[in-house]
Amino acid sequence: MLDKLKMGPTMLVTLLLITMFFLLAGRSKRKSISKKIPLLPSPPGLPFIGNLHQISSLPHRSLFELSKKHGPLMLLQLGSISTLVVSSPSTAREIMRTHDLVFASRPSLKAARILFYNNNDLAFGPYGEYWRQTRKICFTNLLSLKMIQSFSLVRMEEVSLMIKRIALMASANNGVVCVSEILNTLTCDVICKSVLGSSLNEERRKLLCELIRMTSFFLGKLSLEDFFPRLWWLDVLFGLEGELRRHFEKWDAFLVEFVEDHVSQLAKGETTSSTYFIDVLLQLQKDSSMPFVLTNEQIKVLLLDMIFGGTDTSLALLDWCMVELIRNPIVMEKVQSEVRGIAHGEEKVREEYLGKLSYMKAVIKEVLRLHPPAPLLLPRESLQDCQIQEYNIPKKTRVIINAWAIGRDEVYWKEPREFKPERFLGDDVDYKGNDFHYIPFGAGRRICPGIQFAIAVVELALANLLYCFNWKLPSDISCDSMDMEDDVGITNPRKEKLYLVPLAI
Ligand code: HEM
Repeated sequence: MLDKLKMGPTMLVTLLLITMFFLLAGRSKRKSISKKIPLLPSPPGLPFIGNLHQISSLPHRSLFELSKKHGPLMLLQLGSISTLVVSSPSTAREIMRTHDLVFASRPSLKAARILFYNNNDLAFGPYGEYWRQTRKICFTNLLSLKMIQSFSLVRMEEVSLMIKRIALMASANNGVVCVSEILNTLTCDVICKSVLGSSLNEERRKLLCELIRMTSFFLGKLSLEDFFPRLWWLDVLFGLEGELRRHFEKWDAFLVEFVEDHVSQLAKGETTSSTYFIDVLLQLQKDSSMPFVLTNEQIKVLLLDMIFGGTDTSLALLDWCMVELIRNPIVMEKVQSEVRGIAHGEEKVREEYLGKLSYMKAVIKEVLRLHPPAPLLLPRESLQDCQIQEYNIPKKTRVIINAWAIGRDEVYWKEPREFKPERFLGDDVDYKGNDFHYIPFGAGRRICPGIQFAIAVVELALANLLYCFNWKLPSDISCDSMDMEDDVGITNPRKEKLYLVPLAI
């Protein structure tokens, strides 16, 4: 994954030495590449490393700057890998609609391969029959509307606990709460209950949060093999491979415990209905009408996809919502009066009210535009040669779609840097992959299957945060001093944690 190209000094020196050694080879390689794709705009690069040095630790930002100079369809040479960077709605449409099938695969990247059981999962797995079958399971059995509705009580319980936690934390900390931490606990607990069927105790939750944070880190970390496949052995030498394997062992131990527990519950007949994802998958394992038998490993990796895909992203979205609202008091006032008007007299905002909260929905959409939780979506790879506009794109070209840049495209968005939820009122633009100037969940065959699940959690949590409390910044923090930089990693939560003072109403 390209998201976080942080090079340590050892790695940098090694790269420079190898640069010298491979200088000629690098040159001839570039020539042959440029023969294959003669016309694509491409920033000039250095021998051997190509354009790698032009990518910062926040790649969506540096790619956006490069695209302003070189256009919305540019070819970067990242080490020995040709990478197509897509930065406009029309080019995104070419990739994810016109040529959706050609670009439906994912490259095999080191961290994903080790952590996701040899890419045996839905998110990082290559396009093919196995991916189609698991995607079908995901849509039909795990993330269907019926399943999402069945978790309504889980969401309500966890949101109520969150409100209690806020009050407790505030009274223990001179009125200040770490909103980021509260939201982390909420997203973790809702996902774990729905996926694994149980809440985690404090210690296990801490372990899971650490596993998720480190997975995002590793997926964004520079692996030499990803850009210089022949230098795979340097990842072993520098210890990255060992770190990844140890991290994988931790995930596996975490998941195996739940799987074994639920297998024995099923054997004893203690689990009668398919309530949680884990039980659904274990029951499918015994279903003779399935086109293939799900192995325990495949069950673990699908659980991992759901847990990892659902937590960090929803957390980033909720956290950015609160950040933007505190910085925009007029919007905060408007959205609070909408929520309070609709749920007036109730103890909490219940799910049946959410449909009426059109301004709050516009706030969430605006946050997804400015701060898409996965700013570069997930990388894709072409399955065959293809022509985009007048350019030939060879088979196995890696593709990065910059959703963060697309949400700032001046042709489609008036005053794109401004936070203006009103732009979505009375506008039927949605995030379901039909509007290519707005793709926070991706589009086409690989679009996120968890949209409904995520939105259900985010809307209920935000509505209740705004209904139950008024919010202000602690006295030592001002709006202007808030750092709006996003964190490095495959997802982009805000770098700094958000601390606020909740005032009960
Ligand atoms: C705000 C929350 C979320 C955001 C912004 C988000 C965003 C994304 C994006 C951008 C992709 C890649 C799409 C592409 O390549 O075109 C993706 C894929 C995926 N997401 Fe989400 N996601 C969210 C929540 C969830 C949830 C709750 C789940 C599951 C419980 C989930 C599971 C997945 C999976 C399994 C994939 C891989 C799909 C595939 O490659 O076929 N996501 N998501």
